[in-house]
Amino acid sequence: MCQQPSIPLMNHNIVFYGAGSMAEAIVRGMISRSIVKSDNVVMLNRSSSERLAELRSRYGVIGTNDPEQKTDYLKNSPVIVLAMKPKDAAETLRGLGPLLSPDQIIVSVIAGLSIRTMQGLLGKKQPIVRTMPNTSSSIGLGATGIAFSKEVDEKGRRLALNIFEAVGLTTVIDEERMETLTGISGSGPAYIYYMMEAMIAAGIRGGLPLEQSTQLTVQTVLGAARMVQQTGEDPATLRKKVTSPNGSTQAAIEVLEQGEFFETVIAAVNRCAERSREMGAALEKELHS
Ligand SMILES: NC(=O)C1=CN([C@@H]2O[C@H](COP(=O)(O)OP(=O)(O)OC[C@H]3O[C@@H](n4cnc5c(N)ncnc54)[C@H](O)[C@@H]3O)[C@@H](O)[C@H]2O)C=CC1
Ligand SMILES: O=C(O)[C@@H]1CCC=N1
Repeated sequence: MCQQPSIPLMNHNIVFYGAGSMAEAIVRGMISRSIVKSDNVVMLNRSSSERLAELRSRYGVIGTNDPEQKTDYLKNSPVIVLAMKPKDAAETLRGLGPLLSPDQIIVSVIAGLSIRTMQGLLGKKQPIVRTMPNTSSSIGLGATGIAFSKEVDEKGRRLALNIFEAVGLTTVIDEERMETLTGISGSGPAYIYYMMEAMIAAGIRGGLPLEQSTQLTVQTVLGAARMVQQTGEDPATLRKKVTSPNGSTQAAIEVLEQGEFFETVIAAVNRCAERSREMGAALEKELHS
């Protein structure tokens, strides 16, 4: 695992192909840490001019859906980040392949889509960096798993690592583990938000105002994560320190155990990984259609 101080990264364009929430999270993180100049960031979207105008005014980036400009940026940018939904990936990669020269690096954040399928759809052995970030990248607290195709040289690896180190923690993994990682850190923020929704609702049902219940929940989650990080103690040890014998926490944990909380979370992570594999398999099928 690696988290490094931000360094100025690039004096050339980085293209985000697909300008949705994940692209915005990375762009916001990169720009706020000054690792790229905003006028070196190009965001391409299929249709929504409104969305591009919003991104231009928010971050000062270049945003376009003009077909000619788009082709020009795609042909000439050393790094292209694929950030569209999986369902749009096959058509996009087929169109992108003929535009690329061998040294352009493709960075994908698309869940499930394997390096092999990407190279197949592009029709060439492009250097590919397959990643799985999460939306906390927008505040520099992302967690990103990274796998490289063998065509990515040392310079390319460093470049990709710099992008994601600037927006949080990175870890290089075997591509086969990417779906499990998606189940933990790619989708993980949603599970924590869901838990927070439930805690806030419980506070309200118990008579706390929304604002108080929200503040208490946020600080509790933040404090618990920091405790694990800063004390070096594992979550089970820290949990035991909160849980007095026969006390209120024990009573609460017993209710979670009755609901098979631990195994339910594991089942959710596994289902997430399985769904990522299903999405990957659907995209692999496109290779033969
Ligand atoms: N949202 C998340 O927490 C995470 C998302 N991802 C991955 O990021 C990718 C994007 O997800 P979101 O940002 O959540 O989706 P989103 O729906 O917010 O954004 C996707 C964008 O791509 C654009 N697009 C689609 N096809 C295009 C094309 N041919 N040319 C140009 N633009 C095109 C769409 O108009 C849309 O603005 C997905 O593949 C997802 O698996 C990965 C990690 C976390
Ligand atoms: O839900 C999804 O498919 C994406 C991948 C990880 C987070 N969001």
